[in-house]
Amino acid sequence: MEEQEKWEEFLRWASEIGVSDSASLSSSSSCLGRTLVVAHFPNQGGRGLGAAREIAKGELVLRVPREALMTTESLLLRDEKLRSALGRRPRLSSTQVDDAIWASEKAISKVRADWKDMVLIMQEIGLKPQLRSFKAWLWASATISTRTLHVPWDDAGCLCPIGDLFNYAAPEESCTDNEDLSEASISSLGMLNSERHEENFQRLTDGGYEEAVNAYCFYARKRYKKGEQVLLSYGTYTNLELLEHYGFLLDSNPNDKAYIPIDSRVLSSTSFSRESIYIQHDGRPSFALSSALRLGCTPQNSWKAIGHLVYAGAQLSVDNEVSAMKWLAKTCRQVLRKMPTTIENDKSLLRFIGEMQMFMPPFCCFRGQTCEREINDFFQAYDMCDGIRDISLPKKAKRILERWRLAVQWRFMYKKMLSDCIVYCDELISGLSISNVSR
Ligand SMILES: C[S@@+](CC[C@H](N)C(=O)[O-])C[C@H]1O[C@@H](n2cnc3c(N)ncnc32)[C@H](O)[C@@H]1O
Repeated sequence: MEEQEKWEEFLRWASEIGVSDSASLSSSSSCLGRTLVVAHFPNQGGRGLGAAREIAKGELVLRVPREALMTTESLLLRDEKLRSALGRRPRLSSTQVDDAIWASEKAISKVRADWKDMVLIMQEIGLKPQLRSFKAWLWASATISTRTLHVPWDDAGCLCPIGDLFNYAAPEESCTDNEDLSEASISSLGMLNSERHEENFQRLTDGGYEEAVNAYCFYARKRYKKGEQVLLSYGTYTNLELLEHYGFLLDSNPNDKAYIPIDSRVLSSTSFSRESIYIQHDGRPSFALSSALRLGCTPQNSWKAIGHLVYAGAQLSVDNEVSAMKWLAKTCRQVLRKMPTTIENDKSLLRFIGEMQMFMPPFCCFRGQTCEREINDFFQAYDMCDGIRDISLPKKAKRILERWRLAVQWRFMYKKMLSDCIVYCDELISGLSISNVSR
């Protein structure tokens, strides 16, 4: 069957099962078209859902009934073989990232371990050998993990047809703009109830399962113009987490974090968790990092007496603030110095990879580039020493280059946060020094 036919059949099936982008139940052959349309957004996730008309903030844009969701429960109900094979082996764990190398190594070993755990089960349920391979497992597990939505009755979440076509936007820091729901939009969707609408803005995702209507409901977080992409927040993620779980990162991510080495004395000065001690996306230290540094820059015997001030976010003294900021800037400089490439190197490498993605020149053109060694290592690792010309699968080459671009972009953005932090600390130190002199 042709791609287009398959797609139309899928939309028909979704419509029949009750998936709808409109409050009025219709016998249409597609579940979309009244509020949302499938469209291509090259710079924001590729295939996604666009606004078919102007959409008001808070409007219900898609409803997917429970019967359409694919969960462990619904699968096991349908598949007796899978039920009995899984019944004997309950488990499969979740992950927590710490730093990029550790996170990627852990992700690789976890997916291998999961696959090994499942090989026997896959045999038992009679999957064909090609579907039991590690490659097939990688595809299946990535497809599931990039599309799973939370449901209250199953820790493993669910697959939500049509709902999984929304691309991601980070949750806004505050939703205080006053784009109100127009009366027209309220009456057009009928189902919207202001309580549910309010509830929805309290959480960090724009969709959720609603018991009252037995369906997964998605709401517009902001007003959309016709043709604009309707984006969904899957939750609060750093760029490293987005990369690990979804395979992309955002150029500007308000939830990004940079962790730097902190000595154990500073760490032990407060009861903040290690996860809360980081540099924010804009280069400012997190509340916990500032507090730990303020306390860490005082003698240990004073910690008890001044702890309450620090926990309240107060500055202790100009000298203390300057010491804390100097320590922070020094640490960021040390981390940056130890890295094999600079921000400038990464920037030019990114430009270069971008050019290669558009136009693939022969290998000799890479001579003399700032990151020639890295380029060379990359080409050797992927057996491309004679140039990309020799790769028989251009798709494979594109995929590899895209992964490389993402890795370089991630490390560039990490370094940028540290470098912005140095600027922030230096400005604060000079501001404090001036005010100290003029006093
Ligand atoms: C739930 S799917 C979204 C729909 C998907 N684009 C499709 O064609 O089916 C999640 C995947 O979409 C892509 N994606 C989502 N949001 C993105 C964004 N803002 N930028 C780049 N890629 C994005 C990533 O590949 C991610 O793993």
